[in-house]
Order: sequence, then structure tokens, then C-alpha cells
Amino acid sequence: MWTYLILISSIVYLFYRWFTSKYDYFIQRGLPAVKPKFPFGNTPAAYTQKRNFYYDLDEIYQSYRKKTPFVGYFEGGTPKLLVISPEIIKEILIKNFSHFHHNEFTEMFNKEADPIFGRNLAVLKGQEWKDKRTEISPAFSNNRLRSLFPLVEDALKSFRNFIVKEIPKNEPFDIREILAKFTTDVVASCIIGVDAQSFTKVKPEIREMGRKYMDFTSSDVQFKMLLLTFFPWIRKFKKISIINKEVNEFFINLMEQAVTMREKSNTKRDDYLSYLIELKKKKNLADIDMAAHGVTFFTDGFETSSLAIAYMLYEIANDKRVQEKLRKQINEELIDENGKIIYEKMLEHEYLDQIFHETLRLHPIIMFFNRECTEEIIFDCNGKDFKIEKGMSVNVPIYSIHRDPDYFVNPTEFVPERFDAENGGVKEFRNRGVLMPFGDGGRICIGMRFALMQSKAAVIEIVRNFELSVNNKTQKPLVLDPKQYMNIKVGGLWLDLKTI
Ligand code: HEM
Repeated sequence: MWTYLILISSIVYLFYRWFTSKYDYFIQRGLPAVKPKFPFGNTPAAYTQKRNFYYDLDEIYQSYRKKTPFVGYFEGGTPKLLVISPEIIKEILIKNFSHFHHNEFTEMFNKEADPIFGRNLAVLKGQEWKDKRTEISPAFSNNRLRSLFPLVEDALKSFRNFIVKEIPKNEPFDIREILAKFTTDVVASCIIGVDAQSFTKVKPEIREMGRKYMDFTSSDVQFKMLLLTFFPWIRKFKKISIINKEVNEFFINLMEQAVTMREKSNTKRDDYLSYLIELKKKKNLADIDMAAHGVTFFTDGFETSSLAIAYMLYEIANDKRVQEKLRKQINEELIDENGKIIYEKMLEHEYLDQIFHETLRLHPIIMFFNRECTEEIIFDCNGKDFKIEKGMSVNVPIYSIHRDPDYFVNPTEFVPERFDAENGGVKEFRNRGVLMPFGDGGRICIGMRFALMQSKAAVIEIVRNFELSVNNKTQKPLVLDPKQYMNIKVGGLWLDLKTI
């Protein structure tokens, strides 16, 4: 009995010593750092899920924002950096991108375990990432986006018809859910050339699978992610798949069927699928790579964009002044005599652009993003040299920067006019590195212009046809969902819509 007790205590002690062995990492190097606590370090919420993990990062940001350009902290037993200074963020993302071209995803997923997500551009690294990014970038050219717009208009029609049909029921709309249907329709039509029928089918399969693909909240996935954050070395011995197999197969099949149908039918459509088919011919692309390109667009595109539009409509509903001003400008400037959206004017429209950016300033969909140091580099930290070593993970807390009163007056208020030309416009804030809803530098979001296009179109369609107000069912103040890694609020966003 005593032997067992001693053995177990020794194991626990050794584990504790091993786990906390890096807790003086930053002290030894003279860098400001938050004191870690065993076993969760400085981010207990990531493991306990009592609140959203981002609140832990925000607390660190708030404590150090006037004191240091970056600060050390721990996730579990792993030392990480939180960058606070926009100048250093720009150095990392742009000027010294060659020292920081990976992110943490690249280590968490791999092709063997997750054949599709492991090939997602956001996960690839090194030369392979560079080649794939170059390969796929032309698919997002201005001309191609322009030719996709009629497909967006078709989806808008189903979206509007759905709302018109539902209004007599006198129930509020969970705007997040209907926008996920809308963007699923848009993306399915633009990538695979099919109508996902999200608004008309009782159980729209593509929407359901899309929901499952992006659901990182199941206990199985949460457990695996936890395991990989606490014991990252496990990956070397065991391939752990995060994405559900059934969902993976569904999307691979969908993509294969779409390619076969398109090749057989000889249809000429200047969409994303036709670009992939050209690519397949030119570069002898494997089927799995084709599927991965398609699914990446689908998964990275539909949920991020649907959330962005939902927040835009929520803020517009919440502010009658902005709503009326925007509606007036839409009717006077953005609709032609046939009642159609004028595409070029929509893209350039200043007020719509300001609303889009002000919404994503307050509600960045990706609240922080990450880079991993790929080649060591020295930065100045409060007059002292600090070496960022290869492998160190660096987090960029955009949600906190977007709400920092040093960069934005009355930061929690929704004021699109803060981006007026006399303040330098959106560009000025982006150049200063304080507005980054799509990231920046070599890994900036590849779908940014597509997202802008479909978001603006959806907002025009809704604001010109319906009067919006926030329903009491929306929980206020808005609180981040403890289980989500994207900016998703507890209880949904509920709006009342009235036909104009
Ligand atoms: C409003 C909607 C969207 C938001 C807010 C958003 C935001 C972001 C952010 C913050 C990043 C990380 C950038 C960085 O690390 O510097 C990113 C990367 C990425 N996004 Fe988006 N995104 C949106 C829509 C889309 C769409 C429509 C697509 C469709 C293809 C897409 C595809 C990607 C891809 C593939 C990456 C990885 C790029 C790389 O690592 O090279 N996103 N996005």
C-alpha cells in the first residue's frame, strides 16, 4: 500500500515538475509576463469553459496595454506571446513575415488525419502553402467576382422571399440562422454550381453538413483539442482527426459529383468550379486537392460571412439614425431603374463600407489570430532586446485592439462616421495596424473581397425592403459563447422585420 502511494505521489510530482518546467521562461529572459497558475496557466477558460477563452486574453491585454509592446503568458504549460503594440504587429505580419509564416493550426491539423481540413490554406505551411495560395488567388480576381454576382442575386431573391413568407407569423428572426442559410446558398452556388435550397427544403443537407463541419463544440472535438493543447507531442505518435469522417466524405463526394457533372454537361459558367477544373487540367491536380480547395471556400467562407452580415444587420437595427441614412442612400444611389443593385457603385459605396468596417471593428469574427515564429528574431521590448525563438506562438488580439480607447474614441459605440474621409477613412486605420478584421500581410484573408461583396449585397437587399429593430429575445449585453472560438454570442441575435 505504502509503495503504491509513494509511487503515485512520485509520478504526480514528476508530472508537475515537467509540466511547470517552463513557467520561468519569460522571467529568465527579462520579459514582462503574467504569473502562470498550474495547471491552466493564464487561460483557464480555454479548459473550464466557464466563459469564452477570449476574455482571458482580453484581461491580459487590458493589464499590459500601456506598459509593454508584448507580454508573455501561458496556455496550460506552453509559453506564448500576446502582442500589444500595433507597430510590432505590423512588423510580425508584414515586414518580418518570413520569420512568422506559420500559425498554430499548421501544427494542430494534418493531412493524414484530416484529409480535407489538413489541406486548408489556413493550415498549410512553407512552400506548399505558398504554392497553393498562388494557385488559388486568381479565383478571387475582380472579373471572376463580378461574374459571380448574378448567383448572389439569385440567393438574395430566395432570402427575401423567405422573410416575406415568414413575416405574417409575427415571430422574431434569429438573424444568424437565416444568414447562415443565405451564405450556404451563395457559396454552394458559386463553388459547386448547385442550389443548396437552404430556404426551401425542410432539412437542407448542405446547410446541415456545413453546420456539423464548423461545430467545434461537441465533447469529442473539445476533448481532442484539449489533449492536443496540453500534450502537443502526442501528434508525433498518433494522428488525431478533428473533423467528423461522415462530414468529410459528404463534402468530398459533393465536390467530385459537381466536377463530373460540370465536365459532362459542357456548361460554361465563370465560377469558382470552372476555375478549379481549369486548374486540374493545367496542373494535374489530384481529386482530393480539388475537393480541399472547394471545401475550404465553403467552410472558411459561409460562417464567417454570415456572422459578419448578422452583426451588420443587428447594429443597423439597433440604430435608427444609421438605418434611415443608409436606406436613403441605397434608394438614391445604389438601385437602378429596374430595381437591381448597381454592382460597381455597391463596391465603392463609402457609407456601406464604413458600416461594414465599423461592424467588424466591434465584432471581429475571428477575435485573435496567430503566427508561429519560423526563424528566430530580436525585437526591442522596453529598451531591452528580446529574442523570439523558433516555434514560439504569437497571438494578435484584434478584438481588444479594435476596442482600445487610444485608437478609437468611445470604442464600444457603433459610429460608422468615425471612418469619414476627414479622419483618413478606413485605410488610415488599417495602415496604422489598428483595424484588421481580415488579418494582414502574407496570410491576409484570401476571401476578403468576396466576403465584402456578398455582405454588402445582403445588407442592401434587407435594408431597402424591411424595417429592422432588435427583439427583446436578444440577450443584452451581448456575451461571447464560452464554447465557440469565433465571435458568436450566447442566445443568438433576434430581430423584428417589417415590410416597407
Ligand atoms: C467577413 C468574412 C470573413 C472574415 C471576417 C475573415 C477573416 C479572416 C481572418 C482574420 C483570417 C486570418 C488572417 C491572418 O492570419 O492574417 C482569415 C484567413 C483566411 N480566410 Fe477569411 N474571413 C472571411 C471570409 C472568408 C471567405 C469568404 C473565404 C473564402 C475563401 C475565406 C477564406 C480564408 C482563408 C483560405 C484563409 C487562410 C489564408 C492563409 O492562411 O493564407 N475567408 N480570414
